[in-house]
Amino acid sequence: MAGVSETDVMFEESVACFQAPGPTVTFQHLTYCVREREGIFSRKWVEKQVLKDVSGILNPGMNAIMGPTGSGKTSLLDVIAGRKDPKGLKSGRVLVDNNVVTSDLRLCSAYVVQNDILTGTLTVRENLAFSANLRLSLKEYSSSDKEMRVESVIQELGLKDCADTKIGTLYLRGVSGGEKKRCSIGMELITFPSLLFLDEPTTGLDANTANSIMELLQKLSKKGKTVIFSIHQPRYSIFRQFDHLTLMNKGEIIYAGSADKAIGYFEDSGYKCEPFNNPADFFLDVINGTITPQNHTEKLSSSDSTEEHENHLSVMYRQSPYFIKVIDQLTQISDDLDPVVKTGNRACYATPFYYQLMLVSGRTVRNILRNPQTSYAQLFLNIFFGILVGLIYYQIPHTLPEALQNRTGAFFFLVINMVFGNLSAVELFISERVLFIHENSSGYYRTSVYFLSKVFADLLPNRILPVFIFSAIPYFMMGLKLDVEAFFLYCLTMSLISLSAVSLAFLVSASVGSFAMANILIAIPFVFMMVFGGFLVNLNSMLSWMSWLKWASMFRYGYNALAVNELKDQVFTDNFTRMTGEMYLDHQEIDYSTWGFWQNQVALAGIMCTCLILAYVQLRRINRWK
Ligand SMILES: Nc1ncnc2c1ncn2[C@@H]1O[C@H](COP(=O)(O)OP(=O)(O)OP(=O)(O)O)[C@@H](O)[C@H]1O
Repeated sequence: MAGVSETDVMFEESVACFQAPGPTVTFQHLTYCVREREGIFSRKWVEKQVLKDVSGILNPGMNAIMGPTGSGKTSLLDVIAGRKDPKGLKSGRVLVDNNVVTSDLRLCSAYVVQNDILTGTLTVRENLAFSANLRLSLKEYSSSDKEMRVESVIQELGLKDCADTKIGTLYLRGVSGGEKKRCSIGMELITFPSLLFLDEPTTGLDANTANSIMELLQKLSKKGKTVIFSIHQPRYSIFRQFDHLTLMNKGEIIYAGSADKAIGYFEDSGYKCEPFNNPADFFLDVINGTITPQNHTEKLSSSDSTEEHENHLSVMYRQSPYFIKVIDQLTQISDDLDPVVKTGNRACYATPFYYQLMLVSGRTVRNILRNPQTSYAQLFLNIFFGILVGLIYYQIPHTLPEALQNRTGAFFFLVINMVFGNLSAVELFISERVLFIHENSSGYYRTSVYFLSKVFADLLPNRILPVFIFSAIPYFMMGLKLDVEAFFLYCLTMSLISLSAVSLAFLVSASVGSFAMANILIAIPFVFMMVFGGFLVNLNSMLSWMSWLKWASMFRYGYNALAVNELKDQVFTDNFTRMTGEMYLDHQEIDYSTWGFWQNQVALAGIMCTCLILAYVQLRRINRWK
């Protein structure tokens, strides 16, 4: 082809993929319940029906689910998209092209959430590339194919001008709300899905931006996609783009059919839509009871309550030819279904473990480099405390009593700094919780990949490197043992204290969803461990039923290891007495044999491993259902 470059051909091919026809989604007799506690302190649970025996057929095109707040729009969308907890589904099933789908659909379907969930420190192009690299199979797509896909999505969504602008964070101004929404849609379109779910795609956008987003969706639907979305109260220019409308009220469908026939349906039943009234406003007025039926045999008497009126709307729909047609078609589909339930292919990840780990770790590192305040603060804190401890205990003499008092005091101070200096680690999984849940539920990567990427990208640069700086400064300022092996063992002990403290913080971070809870939960074990650390109270004189807590204290292991490492083989004197380090350790009942020293390191490593394993288990247990 003269004048047509290879890039143009690939772009055309990519765009052509948008044209894969969308499936027909059917749902039959869906009843969905959520459990709620009866009262704040009550142990009784009550079930609330959020969807009440709803059925429908959604074909390729623009399928809107509309209704007032709390009517069940999002719940219906989520149940169809497999995003709601399957335990709540009391009856009914969802079929995609006559295949029974399970909640696995969430791993392979495209779902654009209401609040855009993107990585703020990355640009639009980088976010799209992240989605492409993880969600397009390595076997089927080369790197250049993926780049082409990203470029084609950027063009298709009109994101060219802001492609290299960062999305933005709380502290960094980025792209506009409309561009963010486009990027969120692009993150899903990158896999060229034929079925696209969107939860209130226009919420929070101004009228023009909302319109342009809906035009974009309409463009996709015209290419054969099945676009299903919930929407609250669209203006007319948006409403007229709908092909199919499902109107919901209190968990029931009150109209499902062609969008342009909806007004006629209500007018036939006596509800009058004023000229120039926005249809979306009209429907909500009908539901609210603001507009009542006129000159009609079924007109409700003025004494009818709002509840009866709402019930009347759902009964009216169930008696209408629209509903009867839907039920007939669904019965036909059920009759044609293979009695052996053929579920869709079990969803699996598009890319292998190592590849996901490389990409997710890369993003974490990039995130840290572009948002380095926490790392700088951690480093500064370590240097500051290193110098402070060094100055307080500057050149500790070998004369008693200062020799022992200052050394043991310094060790306890060092351990406290190591443990409490890592409190910032509790934010790790909390700040990204929503992003992780969204990406993990959408099949970007495995939980283990996310966990390991955090371990590699946070533990090594933020927790181990600063520890070495922190450790070296006070060691030489305090004039501790001038011996390479002793210095190395001191650094190792400090690192293990830091790592076990961070691991406990990770565990708390993975277990709760709020900073306030995390701060409380981390403070309690740290304070307990400090009390049972062996410095503030003599552990042998404690009540026996409490003293077992010393075995769980990372302060005790750290303090003991530092004391043995420094005091063993040293002699301290005053004018009349001579005391060896071993005598002091004996007196404190600290085991200074070789195993006695190493058992502390093993215990610290054990605390670290246990906390990390439990943190991973907690991450897996995070509720992903909406
Ligand atoms: N997981 C849940 N736990 C408790 N209640 C729920 C849950 N999911 C839905 N509900 C309840 O079900 C009803 C319908 O909720 P849903 O979010 O589907 O409504 P909506 O029409 O999308 O509302 P909005 O327009 O305000 O988003 C509401 O009363 C809501 O409180």
